[in-house]
Amino acid sequence: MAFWSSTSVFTSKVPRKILFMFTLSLSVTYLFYSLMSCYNSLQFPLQENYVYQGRLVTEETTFVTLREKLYSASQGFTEFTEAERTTAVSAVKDHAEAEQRTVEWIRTQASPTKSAAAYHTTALEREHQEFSTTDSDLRVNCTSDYGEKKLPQAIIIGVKKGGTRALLEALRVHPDVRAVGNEPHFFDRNYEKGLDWYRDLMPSTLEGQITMEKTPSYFVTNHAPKRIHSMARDIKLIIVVRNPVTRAISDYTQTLSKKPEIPTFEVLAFKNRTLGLIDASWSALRIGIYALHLESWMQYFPLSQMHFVSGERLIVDPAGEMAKVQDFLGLKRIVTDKHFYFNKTKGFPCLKKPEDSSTPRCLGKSKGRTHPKIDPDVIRRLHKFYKPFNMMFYQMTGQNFEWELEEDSESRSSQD
Ligand SMILES: Nc1ncnc2c1ncn2[C@@H]1O[C@H](COP(=O)(O)OS(=O)(=O)O)[C@@H](OP(=O)(O)O)[C@H]1O
Repeated sequence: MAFWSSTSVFTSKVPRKILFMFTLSLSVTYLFYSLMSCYNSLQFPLQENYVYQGRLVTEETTFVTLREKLYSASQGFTEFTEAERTTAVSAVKDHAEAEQRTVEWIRTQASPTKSAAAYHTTALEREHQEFSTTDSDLRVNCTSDYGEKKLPQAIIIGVKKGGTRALLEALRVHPDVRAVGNEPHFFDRNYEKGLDWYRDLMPSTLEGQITMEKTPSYFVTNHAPKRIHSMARDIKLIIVVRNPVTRAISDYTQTLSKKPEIPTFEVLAFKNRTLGLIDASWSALRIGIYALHLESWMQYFPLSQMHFVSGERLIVDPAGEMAKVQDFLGLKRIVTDKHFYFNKTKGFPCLKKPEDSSTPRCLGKSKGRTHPKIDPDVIRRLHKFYKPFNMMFYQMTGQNFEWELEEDSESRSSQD
């Protein structure tokens, strides 16, 4: 009996010990794998993207600056009057100063005054706010819990009012694209928050999916090329460009919708209208000098890493532009004409099935606004002002966006 009772004590103790050891080893194994997977998800993207600390491509190369090319190119345009040539040349010089002023102003938060001249400064503040203006219904960030958050492999860097929202929403239909809905403004306003903050904004992605974001102000931000390059030198950059005259009017229309008391477009566009001196330091006009901004990007990235989308074609042939974008991103051509329909009321193509919904949807009312009528003479002058910059831009990108052909039709429609 004693034997049996001691045996039963023995048998009941052994399984408990085994059970304890087994549970302990399971816990240790679990802990070990958790730590390993955590380490991988934190470290690998950083190693992939951050390890490169290379020198600027241009430090050793003799770069024929755009400025020089522009000076000589502008001589070739007979319709480019002396006053306009002076404006164009001073625009080039003003550019760096204007960018600096933007940074300075944002830093000091100067108090706005009411004069038209002061408007140029206060406009920077509004511009600063407007870049975040996206349709609230499109802000849904459909993050799935599966996969891991990664730094973007492709960014839509510009241009403001080019059609960047339409492009991003169409791209988000693609199953291999995951994009943040908001504009993160990391490389212009939030850089000090660090890459972990930036990565955390991104939706989780599965193997083979591309992480994307769009912030149109990057294209005109001085530090953005260098900063993006130091994050990922192999990143793909997408720039949606639009006739700079229409883009400026669209930009102005957006500002006007929030501040109806601002001076007219015609007033803001000139330093001296009688002399025909265009105010290229006005941000609505400065953003459209694409060749100058592109020059900064070309110092860090080869053209093969950039793709230019025509904002005009994105409206008349969204599927055609999407095919080229998908090719550039190395994606299967999944977003096709089947995904779009033309909404007559909206006057724009809309998506049959957006990423986060199964019902058709157009962009909100802040996209596709009616523009105010602008004096056709001002439009003509602006076209002349932009012409040499556009020519240079076509030369740099190897693409002719044919904005000069639009001049007549625009002038005619403004007269209607
Ligand atoms: N499908 C579709 N629906 C609506 N709007 C479209 C579309 N495709 C391109 N566009 C043009 O996009 C212009 C707004 O450009 P962005 O989205 O880049 O603006 S923003 O910088 O993000 O504020 C917007 O400019 P405005 O027409 O001046 O409002 C549109 O012309």
